[in-house]
Amino acid sequence: MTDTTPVAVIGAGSWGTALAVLLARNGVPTTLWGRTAASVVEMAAARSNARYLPDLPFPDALQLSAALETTVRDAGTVLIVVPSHAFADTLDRIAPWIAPSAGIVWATKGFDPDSGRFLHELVAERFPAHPAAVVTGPSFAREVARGLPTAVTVHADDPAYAQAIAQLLHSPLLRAYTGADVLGAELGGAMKNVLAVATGVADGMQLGLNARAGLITRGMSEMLRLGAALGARAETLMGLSGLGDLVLTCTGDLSRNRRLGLALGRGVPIAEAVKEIGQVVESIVTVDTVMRLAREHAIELPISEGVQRVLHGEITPEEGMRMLLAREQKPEFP
Ligand SMILES: NC(=O)C1=CN([C@@H]2O[C@H](COP(=O)(O)OP(=O)(O)OC[C@H]3O[C@@H](n4cnc5c(N)ncnc54)[C@H](OP(=O)(O)O)[C@@H]3O)[C@@H](O)[C@H]2O)C=CC1
Ligand SMILES: O=C(CO)COP(=O)(O)O
Repeated sequence: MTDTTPVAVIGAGSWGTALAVLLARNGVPTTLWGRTAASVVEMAAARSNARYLPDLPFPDALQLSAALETTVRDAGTVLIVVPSHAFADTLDRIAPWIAPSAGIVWATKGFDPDSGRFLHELVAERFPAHPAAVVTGPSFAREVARGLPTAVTVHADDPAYAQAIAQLLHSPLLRAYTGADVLGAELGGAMKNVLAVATGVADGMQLGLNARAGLITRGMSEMLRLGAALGARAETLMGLSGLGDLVLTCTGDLSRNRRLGLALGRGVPIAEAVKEIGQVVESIVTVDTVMRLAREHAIELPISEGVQRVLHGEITPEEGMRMLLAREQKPEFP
C-alpha cells in the first residue's frame, strides 16, 4: 500500500475543518484547503475557523492553503468534504494535479444532484486507478471538534485501504470502524438527512415523542427497502452509517436537516429557515434523488415522498402528516 500521507482536506466548512483538526492532532501531516483566499488568510491569522467552527483552536501543525494545485499535488490522500452539489466540480478541479498513487476519500453525504448518481460512481468513473473510500457515520462536527467520543465508519472496496484510512482517523476519542459496502454506507448517510426533516417537522408541530419514534423506525424501514433494491447490505444500514446517523440526526438539535424540519413544522417559510441555518442542508437536494431511485425501483417511500412534497412547497407540513396518518392499515413487515 502506498503512503496515505500527507492528507489534503478539500473544503473548509464545519466538517472539513473538524476532520483536518482531528488528523493534525493525530500527528498526520494535514493541509486544509478553502476556496476563498480571504477566509483562508483569516483562518491562518486567527488559527481557527470563526465562521464554521468557532472556539476550536488549530493545532500548530495544521497547514492552511487556498492553492489547490500545490495542496493536491503533494497529497497521498485527498479528503473531499464539500457539499454534494460541489462534489463533481471538485473532482474535475483536482484531476489535473492529483498524484497517480494518491487515494480519494470523501466525507460528503448525498448524491450528485445533476445526474442522481452515487458519489462513489463519479469517483470510480473519473479516477478508476486510484484507491477510494467514504468516511461516514454519526458525527456532528461540533462534537468531534470538542473532542467528545464519536464513532465513524470507513468503507472501501479494498479492505486494506479502508483500514489505512481508518488508522489515520482513529484516536482515543474517535473510533473508526471499517467496512466494504460503499453503496450502503453512502445510502444511509444520504437518506438520514431526508428522514431528519420529517422528524424535525413532527417535533416542530409538537406531535410528541411517540410520533418521533414511529417516524424514525418507519424511516429506517424506508432505508432498508431502498437499500435492498439497490444492493446495499442490511447490516450496513443497521450500522453507524445508517441507523446510527439516523438516530443522531433525527434527535440531535445540532443537525441542520432536523432544524430545517423543526422550522417548517413551526410554520417558518423554507427560504427563511435555510437562511437562518446558514450552512449546507443536504436534504434539499438529496430528496429528489432518493425519490427518483424509489420510482425507478417501484418502491413506496411515503415519509421521504412527504418530505419531498413539503420541501417543494406542494403541501404543507400539516397536510404531509395527515397523509402519512391516513395510509391504509397493513403488516409492519411485508
Ligand atoms: N457538519 C457536520 O457535522 C457533518 C457534515 N457532513 C457532510 O459534509 C459535507 C460538508 O458539510 P459541512 O462542512 O458541514 O458544510 P458547511 O455548510 O459547514 O460548509 C460548507 C463548505 O463548503 C464550501 N463550499 C461550498 N461550495 C463549494 C464549492 N463549490 N467548492 C468548494 N467548496 C465549497 C463552503 O465554502 P464557502 O464558505 O466559501 O461558501 C464551506 O467551506 C456535507 O455533505 C455534509 O452532509 C458529514 C458529517 C458531519
Ligand atoms: O451528518 C451529520 C452528522 O452525522 C450532520 O448532520 P446535518 O447535516 O443534518 O447537520
